[in-house]
Amino acid sequence: MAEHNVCVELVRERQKCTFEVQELIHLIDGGITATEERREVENVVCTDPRIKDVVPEEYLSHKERYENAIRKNCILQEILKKYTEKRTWDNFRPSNKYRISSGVVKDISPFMLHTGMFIPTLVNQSDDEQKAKWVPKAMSMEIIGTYAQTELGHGSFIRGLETTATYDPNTEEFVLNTPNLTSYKWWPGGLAHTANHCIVVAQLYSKGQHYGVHPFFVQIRDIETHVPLPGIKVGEIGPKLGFQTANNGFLGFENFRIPRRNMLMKNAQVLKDGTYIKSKNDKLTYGTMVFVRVIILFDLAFELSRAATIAVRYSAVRHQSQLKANEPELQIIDYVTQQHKLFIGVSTSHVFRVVGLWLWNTYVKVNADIGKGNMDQLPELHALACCLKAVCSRDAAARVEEFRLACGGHGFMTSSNLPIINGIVSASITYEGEFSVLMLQTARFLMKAWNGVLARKTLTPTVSYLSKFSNSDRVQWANTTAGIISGFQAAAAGKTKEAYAAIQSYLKPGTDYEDAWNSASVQLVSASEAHCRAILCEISWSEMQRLSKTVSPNLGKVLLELAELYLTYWSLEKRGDLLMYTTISTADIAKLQARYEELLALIRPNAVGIVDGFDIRDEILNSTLGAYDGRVYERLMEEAKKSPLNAEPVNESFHKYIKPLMLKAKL
Ligand SMILES: CCCCC/C=C\C/C=C\C/C=C\C/C=C\C/C=C\CC/C=C/C(=O)SCCNC(=O)CCNC(=O)[C@H](O)C(C)(C)COP(=O)(O)OP(=O)(O)OC[C@H]1O[C@@H](n2cnc3c(N)ncnc32)[C@H](O)[C@@H]1OP(=O)(O)O
Ligand SMILES: Cc1cc2nc3c(=O)[nH]c(=O)nc-3n(C[C@H](O)[C@H](O)[C@H](O)COP(=O)(O)OP(=O)(O)OC[C@H]3O[C@@H](n4cnc5c(N)ncnc54)[C@H](O)[C@@H]3O)c2cc1C
Repeated sequence: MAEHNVCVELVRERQKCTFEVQELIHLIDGGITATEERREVENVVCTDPRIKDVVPEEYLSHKERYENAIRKNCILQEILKKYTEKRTWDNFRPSNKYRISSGVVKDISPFMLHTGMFIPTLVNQSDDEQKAKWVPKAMSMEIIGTYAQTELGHGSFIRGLETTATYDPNTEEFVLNTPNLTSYKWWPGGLAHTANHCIVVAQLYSKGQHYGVHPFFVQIRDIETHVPLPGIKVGEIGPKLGFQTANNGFLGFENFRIPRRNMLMKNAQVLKDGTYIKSKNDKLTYGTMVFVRVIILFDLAFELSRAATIAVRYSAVRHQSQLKANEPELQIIDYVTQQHKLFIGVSTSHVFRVVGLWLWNTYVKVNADIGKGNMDQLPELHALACCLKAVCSRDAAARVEEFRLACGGHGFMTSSNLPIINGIVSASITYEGEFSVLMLQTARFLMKAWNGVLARKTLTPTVSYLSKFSNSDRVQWANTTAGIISGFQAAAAGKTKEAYAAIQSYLKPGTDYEDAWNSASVQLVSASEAHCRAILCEISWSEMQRLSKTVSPNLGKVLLELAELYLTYWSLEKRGDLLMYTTISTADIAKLQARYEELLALIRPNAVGIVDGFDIRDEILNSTLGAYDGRVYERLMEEAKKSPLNAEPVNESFHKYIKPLMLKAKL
């Protein structure tokens, strides 16, 4: 980026920075080569003239917007394919594929589910023969797919799905049916007009027996004509809060037949005669959801880094109000309340990325063990993925909203891109497992762990801390990072214990456990959240400490400041919990508050440098407020001029409606 075009505020901010931004970029990417690879691909894609919109997406009709998204995403696929042929492309991480798609369309790609769920399901749930047949076609996009699980009537409760797959041994086929309105598939991305195949999750029946939900590989459209196959009813579900270009669809089946071998058979099988072979663990069918819950953390970290870059750069450029009479108006980033809105979001992006990598490594290890037939770690992985996906998506949405508010009126403009990012992140609280539903899954695990505590059993690693805090004494508080982490663990243990006790107290004679569980569920969610916060604090602190030792002292210091800010912010937010479960005093809280304000001041000079460290190109940022050069006002005006309403000085509605109204008023 040519420095001479950059506004004076950002030039000054960059001069103030105390660390090498390039070093931070390499750290985030995972090395110099990874940065180079990512930048090279981003450069090729973002400078392709076919990708640039003449009319901004938001002025297009719903239909045009989808068509434009498809056109541009096909160009992207073409470019990515050429790259894959040219080089092994090892360092272009899969999560970068999500990132690059933001440089192509502002909203979600209609191919997202193809990459994010269709291919992973084929890879993880097909047997070797099926994999060899389908995966190469899906990878090359000879076939395009999605993941069709949710129905009009059921999303959270998968066992309640109503689509049926009934095995017919005479023809060695499954017959798929949508028995009623509520059993229509509803929501899958790309299903409406993009995909010609999908994974359908349906209730399996064979020899008159019901075997629960299983995944099936189903072709829904003709490969040549793209016309829906006979027996398939497919369409789009309409506009939403966000995800406008995701092409979410509905799907119904009428006696639609597929070959027996189209059931994904890595885990469970149906033999030719209809004999059912059980999976080693029926929850393996839910494997793709676990995978996506894990990788969502990276996407959330990325979306937060986009919103942070926009809001921090804008806050450095924007001047408003005088702090002292007769002095120039302050850059809004110098108001401490503004720093309070901004820096926790910046820090949270780093926390999600490092905890995301830790979770990913755990996932890889557990998956490898599952491959060898060892399922022991699956419940713990499931409990971790559930609460981290739930809490991080909710936190990310809160932070993005705060970034939007931090940009005042201009943050409300679509051209700031904050509303679109807001829509994308808000959706993640619901999809791939709704917030409360996932929190209650983790709570199940916590209740079992508490049983283990009472029985003095050795607990699995992520809950082993519960044993340390099993007595009723309040835990000794220390105003250190180790003390804060211990305080969060004490709060999690205390809440787990109380939720457990609440279930017991509701379990009066004649009350079912499930009813007692429901009565105690607000406390159960609270215990899950506390457990998740303890994990986020512990893992992020240890990871950022480790990373800080691998970089220069100047950058290391900044990483530790960001990590400590996260811990301190949440200690203050959760001071009520800490007062209940530790010996923290009001004087300790005052010290925490003072340290928090100190951290804001320490981070302030590096704020622009830190968001520059996310290295997000303007085309991927898509924001009038956040571009590298800080020409905020020029961009806002340039974008406003693109409004089709500005193409003519007088809109015809004046003559048609306003003028007659005015004339009538005169009479
Ligand atoms: C650096 C690497 C990066 C890699 C990146 C790769 C590629 C990236 C490229 C691009 C990125 C693109 C995409 C990815 C990103 C984002 C995705 C974007 C859009 C997503 C679109 C959305 C899709 C969807 O929403 S799909 C539908 C999702 N639906 C759900 O999540 C439904 C939620 N409901 C459930 O999961 C279940 O019904 C339930 C709530 C868990 C209950 O299940 P049920 O069978 O009723 O179980 P219970 O009786 O309650 O419990 C029984 C028992 O089982 C245990 N259990 C439950 N689930 C699991 C599981 N999954 N695994 C293990 N165990 C499980 C449960 O705890 C209980 O155990 P217990 O009895 O011992 O207590
Ligand atoms: C943008 C977007 C994209 C999506 N993409 C896909 C896709 O590609 N493929 C796909 O298959 N699906 C997709 N979905 C569907 C998504 O997975 C479901 O919407 C989600 O799992 C929630 O299910 P639901 O809509 O049935 O909500 P519900 O389960 O009806 O939830 C409604 C309310 O009931 C509460 N509730 C439900 N069950 C319980 C319980 N047991 N205990 C306590 N409270 C409960 C919830 O907490 C919530 O407050 C998508 C959804 C969205 C929004």
